[in-house]
Amino acid sequence: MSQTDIEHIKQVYAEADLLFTPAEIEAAITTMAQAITQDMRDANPVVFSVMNGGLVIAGQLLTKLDFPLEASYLHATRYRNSTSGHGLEWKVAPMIDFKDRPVLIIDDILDEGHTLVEIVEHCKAEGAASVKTAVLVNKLHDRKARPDLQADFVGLEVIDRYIFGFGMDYHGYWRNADGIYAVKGM
Ligand SMILES: O=P(O)(O)OC[C@H]1O[C@H](OP(=O)(O)OP(=O)(O)O)[C@H](O)[C@@H]1O
Ligand SMILES: Nc1nc2[nH]cnc2c(=O)[nH]1
Repeated sequence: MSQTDIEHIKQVYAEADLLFTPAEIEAAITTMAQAITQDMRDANPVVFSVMNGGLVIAGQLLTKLDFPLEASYLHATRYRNSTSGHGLEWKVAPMIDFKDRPVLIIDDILDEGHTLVEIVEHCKAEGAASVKTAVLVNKLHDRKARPDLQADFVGLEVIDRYIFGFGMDYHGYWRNADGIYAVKGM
């Protein structure tokens, strides 16, 4: 990336609208963790974080799940560091055996939901006893892959804009932003 592009990346951050503060996100993750614990504390689940976006939420959520589980990751991408989605590309399939075990998938965002639908179907086809999903944010619009599509555990509801921060990127940048921001004009 050239120096000019880095200036653009900095400008996007400077001009973005803060939608959720770090404190609001922390509170939402704590509430999610309580709901997941209530539901899965005796289930002995395998928990997969979806890379890359799930990195930050998973890191924080996992430390609040105080019961036995196995944690691993999978890597699937649909946006490939751009701001519009394409077909899902599997980069790393799940590596822990989860046959006949409950599975929990953790991701940053449920937008149109094609990503989560395909991951859930993959885990079911590979023999998971059940598959639940946890997302930090659900984006509100009527373009879901299925009209009734919902995650089992949702931290925050977000307006229909392109967002970044807390694992979510703007052209590969600002996953490290401590807060959830909407790009100006998007
Ligand atoms: O609900 P959808 O419309 O399918 O979009 C949601 C997915 O998009 C993002 O991943 P992305 O493909 O950008 O890859 P990344 O995790 O590397 O950012 C995000 O992390 C979700 O996995
Ligand atoms: N960073 C980011 N990734 C997404 N993937 C699907 N929707 C979004 C979004 O609004 N922001």
